[in-house]
Amino acid sequence: MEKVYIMEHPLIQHKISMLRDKNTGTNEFRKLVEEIAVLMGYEAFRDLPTEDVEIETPIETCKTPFISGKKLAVIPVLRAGLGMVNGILTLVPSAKVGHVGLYRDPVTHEPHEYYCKLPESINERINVIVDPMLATGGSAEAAVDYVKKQGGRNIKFMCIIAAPEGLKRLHEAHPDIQIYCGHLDRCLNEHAYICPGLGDAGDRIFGTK
Ligand SMILES: O=P(O)(O)OC[C@H]1O[C@H](OP(=O)(O)OP(=O)(O)O)[C@H](O)[C@@H]1O
Ligand SMILES: O=c1cc[nH]c(=O)[nH]1
Ligand SMILES: [Mg+2]
Repeated sequence: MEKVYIMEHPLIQHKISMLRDKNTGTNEFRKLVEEIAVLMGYEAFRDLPTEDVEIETPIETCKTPFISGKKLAVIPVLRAGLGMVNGILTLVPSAKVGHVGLYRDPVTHEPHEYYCKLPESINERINVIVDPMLATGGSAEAAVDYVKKQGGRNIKFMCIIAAPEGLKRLHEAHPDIQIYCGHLDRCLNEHAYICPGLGDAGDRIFGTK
Protein backbone atom coordinates (compact mmCIF):
# COMPACT_ATOMS: atom_id res chain seq x y z
CA MET A 1 0.00 0.00 0.00
CA GLU A 2 1.48 3.29 -1.08
CA LYS A 3 1.90 5.84 1.72
CA VAL A 4 1.63 3.16 4.43
CA TYR A 5 4.77 2.64 6.50
CA ILE A 6 5.16 -0.22 8.96
CA MET A 7 8.07 0.43 11.33
CA GLU A 8 10.62 -2.33 11.57
CA HIS A 9 13.14 -0.73 13.87
CA PRO A 10 14.19 -3.16 16.66
CA LEU A 11 13.94 -0.44 19.34
CA ILE A 12 10.32 0.25 18.38
CA GLN A 13 9.51 -3.47 18.32
CA HIS A 14 11.19 -4.03 21.71
CA LYS A 15 9.23 -1.22 23.36
CA ILE A 16 5.95 -2.38 21.79
CA SER A 17 6.57 -5.85 23.22
CA MET A 18 6.96 -4.27 26.68
CA LEU A 19 3.68 -2.38 26.18
CA ARG A 20 1.84 -5.58 25.32
CA ASP A 21 2.79 -7.27 28.60
CA LYS A 22 -0.22 -7.11 30.93
CA ASN A 23 2.17 -6.78 33.88
CA THR A 24 3.52 -3.44 32.61
CA GLY A 25 2.12 -0.82 35.01
CA THR A 26 0.67 2.61 34.22
CA ASN A 27 3.82 4.62 34.85
CA GLU A 28 6.03 2.45 32.67
CA PHE A 29 3.31 2.14 30.01
CA ARG A 30 3.01 5.92 29.72
CA LYS A 31 6.79 6.35 29.41
CA LEU A 32 7.01 3.68 26.72
CA VAL A 33 4.20 5.26 24.67
CA GLU A 34 6.07 8.57 24.74
CA GLU A 35 9.40 6.95 23.79
CA ILE A 36 7.80 5.07 20.91
CA ALA A 37 6.26 8.34 19.68
CA VAL A 38 9.78 9.87 19.59
CA LEU A 39 11.17 6.94 17.61
CA MET A 40 8.22 6.87 15.21
CA GLY A 41 8.36 10.63 14.78
CA TYR A 42 12.03 10.37 13.85
CA GLU A 43 11.06 8.01 11.02
CA ALA A 44 7.93 9.89 9.97
CA PHE A 45 9.70 13.25 9.74
CA ARG A 46 12.30 12.06 7.24
CA ASP A 47 10.47 13.99 4.52
CA LEU A 48 10.18 17.33 6.36
CA PRO A 49 11.28 20.03 3.94
CA THR A 50 14.50 21.89 4.73
CA GLU A 51 16.02 25.07 3.36
CA ASP A 52 19.60 26.30 3.49
CA VAL A 53 20.15 29.33 5.68
CA GLU A 54 23.39 31.24 5.98
CA ILE A 55 24.95 31.21 9.45
CA GLU A 56 28.37 31.96 10.89
CA THR A 57 30.22 29.17 12.64
CA PRO A 58 33.22 30.15 14.80
CA ILE A 59 35.32 29.23 11.73
CA GLU A 60 33.48 30.66 8.69
CA THR A 61 30.17 31.51 7.07
CA CYS A 62 28.20 28.64 5.57
CA LYS A 63 24.79 27.76 4.20
CA THR A 64 23.28 24.91 6.21
CA PRO A 65 19.85 23.19 6.31
CA PHE A 66 17.05 24.12 8.73
CA ILE A 67 13.49 22.76 8.78
CA SER A 68 11.69 25.15 6.45
CA GLY A 69 8.58 27.30 6.86
CA LYS A 70 5.93 24.56 7.13
CA LYS A 71 4.39 24.73 10.57
CA LEU A 72 3.49 21.54 12.35
CA ALA A 73 0.41 20.56 14.35
CA VAL A 74 0.24 17.44 16.48
CA ILE A 75 -3.35 16.32 16.92
CA PRO A 76 -4.02 13.57 19.49
CA VAL A 77 -7.25 11.59 19.29
CA LEU A 78 -8.49 11.74 22.90
CA ARG A 79 -7.82 10.21 25.21
CA ALA A 80 -5.12 7.69 24.31
CA GLY A 81 -3.47 9.91 21.68
CA LEU A 82 -2.45 12.31 24.46
CA GLY A 83 0.19 9.79 25.48
CA MET A 84 2.08 10.40 22.21
CA VAL A 85 2.03 14.22 22.22
CA ASN A 86 5.13 14.90 24.32
CA GLY A 87 7.13 12.47 22.19
CA ILE A 88 6.36 14.52 19.08
CA LEU A 89 6.97 17.80 20.93
CA THR A 90 10.40 16.51 21.97
CA LEU A 91 11.28 16.43 18.27
CA VAL A 92 9.47 19.60 17.19
CA PRO A 93 8.98 21.81 20.27
CA SER A 94 7.42 24.61 18.22
CA ALA A 95 4.49 22.42 17.08
CA LYS A 96 0.99 23.55 18.03
CA VAL A 97 -1.39 21.01 19.59
CA GLY A 98 -4.96 20.36 18.45
CA HIS A 99 -7.42 17.91 20.01
CA VAL A 100 -9.99 15.58 18.48
CA GLY A 101 -12.17 14.02 21.18
CA LEU A 102 -13.67 10.70 20.16
CA TYR A 103 -14.76 7.64 22.10
CA ARG A 104 -15.76 4.34 20.63
CA ASP A 105 -19.21 3.02 21.54
CA PRO A 106 -18.60 -0.32 23.31
CA VAL A 107 -21.51 -2.02 21.52
CA THR A 108 -21.60 -0.57 18.00
CA HIS A 109 -17.85 0.35 17.96
CA GLU A 110 -18.82 3.57 16.17
CA PRO A 111 -16.84 6.70 17.12
CA HIS A 112 -18.62 9.57 18.93
CA GLU A 113 -17.22 13.09 18.85
CA TYR A 114 -17.24 15.11 22.11
CA TYR A 115 -14.63 17.86 21.86
CA CYS A 116 -12.53 19.23 19.03
CA LYS A 117 -10.21 22.22 18.88
CA LEU A 118 -7.49 22.84 16.31
CA PRO A 119 -4.82 25.53 16.01
CA GLU A 120 -5.12 28.33 13.44
CA SER A 121 -4.26 27.99 9.73
CA ILE A 122 -4.55 24.24 9.71
CA ASN A 123 -4.46 24.38 5.88
CA GLU A 124 -0.83 25.61 5.98
CA ARG A 125 0.42 23.02 8.47
CA ILE A 126 1.77 19.51 8.42
CA ASN A 127 -0.85 17.85 10.63
CA VAL A 128 0.27 14.77 12.57
CA ILE A 129 -2.72 12.91 14.01
CA VAL A 130 -1.65 10.51 16.77
CA ASP A 131 -3.55 7.61 18.37
CA PRO A 132 -1.83 4.45 19.68
CA MET A 133 -4.56 2.13 18.36
CA LEU A 134 -6.03 1.66 14.87
CA ALA A 135 -8.66 -1.08 15.34
CA THR A 136 -11.77 -0.92 13.10
CA GLY A 137 -10.43 2.38 11.76
CA GLY A 138 -13.67 4.23 12.57
CA SER A 139 -12.02 6.71 14.95
CA ALA A 140 -9.05 7.38 12.67
CA GLU A 141 -11.30 7.90 9.65
CA ALA A 142 -13.48 10.32 11.65
CA ALA A 143 -10.44 12.20 12.97
CA VAL A 144 -9.02 12.67 9.46
CA ASP A 145 -12.50 13.66 8.17
CA TYR A 146 -12.64 16.36 10.84
CA VAL A 147 -9.14 17.74 10.16
CA LYS A 148 -9.88 17.84 6.42
CA LYS A 149 -13.22 19.59 7.05
CA GLN A 150 -11.31 22.28 8.95
CA GLY A 151 -9.05 22.76 5.92
CA GLY A 152 -6.18 20.36 6.68
CA ARG A 153 -4.54 19.03 3.51
CA ASN A 154 -1.13 17.75 4.55
CA ILE A 155 -1.87 14.92 7.01
CA LYS A 156 0.12 12.11 8.61
CA PHE A 157 -1.58 9.52 10.84
CA MET A 158 0.61 7.76 13.39
CA CYS A 159 -0.43 4.71 15.45
CA ILE A 160 1.56 2.26 17.54
CA ILE A 161 -0.50 -0.85 16.73
CA ALA A 162 -2.79 -1.38 13.74
CA ALA A 163 -5.21 -4.16 12.83
CA PRO A 164 -5.32 -5.07 9.13
CA GLU A 165 -9.05 -4.18 9.05
CA GLY A 166 -8.46 -0.64 10.33
CA LEU A 167 -5.43 0.00 8.16
CA LYS A 168 -7.37 -1.03 5.03
CA ARG A 169 -10.35 1.12 5.98
CA LEU A 170 -8.26 4.23 6.72
CA HIS A 171 -6.15 3.86 3.60
CA GLU A 172 -9.22 3.37 1.39
CA ALA A 173 -11.08 6.32 2.95
CA HIS A 174 -8.06 8.64 2.81
CA PRO A 175 -5.55 7.37 0.25
CA ASP A 176 -3.83 10.78 0.17
CA ILE A 177 -2.51 10.69 3.76
CA GLN A 178 0.64 9.00 5.05
CA ILE A 179 -0.01 6.28 7.63
CA TYR A 180 2.73 5.17 10.05
CA CYS A 181 2.23 2.02 12.15
CA GLY A 182 4.58 0.73 14.83
CA HIS A 183 3.35 -2.81 14.23
CA LEU A 184 0.68 -4.54 12.14
CA ASP A 185 -1.14 -7.08 14.32
CA ARG A 186 -3.12 -10.19 13.35
CA CYS A 187 -6.83 -9.32 13.54
CA LEU A 188 -9.72 -7.94 15.61
CA ASN A 189 -11.64 -10.07 18.10
CA GLU A 190 -15.46 -10.16 18.52
CA HIS A 191 -15.31 -6.97 20.65
CA ALA A 192 -13.24 -5.18 17.98
CA TYR A 193 -10.11 -5.28 20.16
CA ILE A 194 -6.79 -5.83 18.43
CA CYS A 195 -5.18 -9.30 18.78
CA PRO A 196 -2.70 -9.73 20.31
CA GLY A 197 -2.74 -5.94 20.88
CA LEU A 198 -2.20 -4.41 24.30
CA GLY A 199 -5.75 -4.03 25.61
CA ASP A 200 -7.35 -0.61 26.03
CA ALA A 201 -4.63 1.96 25.45
CA GLY A 202 -6.52 4.83 27.12
CA ASP A 203 -7.20 2.83 30.27
CA ARG A 204 -3.59 1.66 30.46
CA ILE A 205 -2.14 5.18 29.97
CA PHE A 206 -4.43 6.81 32.52
CA GLY A 207 -4.92 3.90 34.92
CA THR A 208 -8.68 3.97 34.61
CA LYS A 209 -9.35 0.25 34.76
O1 LIG B 1 -10.25 1.97 15.30
P1 LIG B 1 -11.36 2.02 16.29
O2 LIG B 1 -12.22 0.78 16.24
O3 LIG B 1 -12.18 3.27 16.15
O4 LIG B 1 -10.70 1.97 17.73
C1 LIG B 1 -9.59 2.74 18.08
C2 LIG B 1 -9.97 3.81 19.05
O5 LIG B 1 -10.32 3.21 20.31
C3 LIG B 1 -9.52 3.77 21.35
O6 LIG B 1 -10.10 4.87 21.92
P2 LIG B 1 -11.33 4.72 22.96
O7 LIG B 1 -12.63 4.80 22.25
O8 LIG B 1 -11.10 3.51 23.82
O9 LIG B 1 -11.21 6.05 23.80
P3 LIG B 1 -10.15 6.42 24.93
O10 LIG B 1 -8.88 6.77 24.22
O11 LIG B 1 -10.78 7.56 25.62
O12 LIG B 1 -9.98 5.23 25.83
C4 LIG B 1 -8.26 4.14 20.62
O13 LIG B 1 -7.43 5.03 21.33
C5 LIG B 1 -8.77 4.68 19.32
O14 LIG B 1 -9.13 6.04 19.38
O1 LIG C 1 -7.47 -3.08 20.95
C1 LIG C 1 -7.96 -1.94 21.05
C2 LIG C 1 -9.02 -1.49 20.24
C3 LIG C 1 -9.50 -0.24 20.42
N1 LIG C 1 -8.98 0.54 21.39
C4 LIG C 1 -7.97 0.13 22.19
O2 LIG C 1 -7.52 0.87 23.07
N2 LIG C 1 -7.50 -1.12 22.01
MG1 LIG D 1 -10.05 3.42 25.43
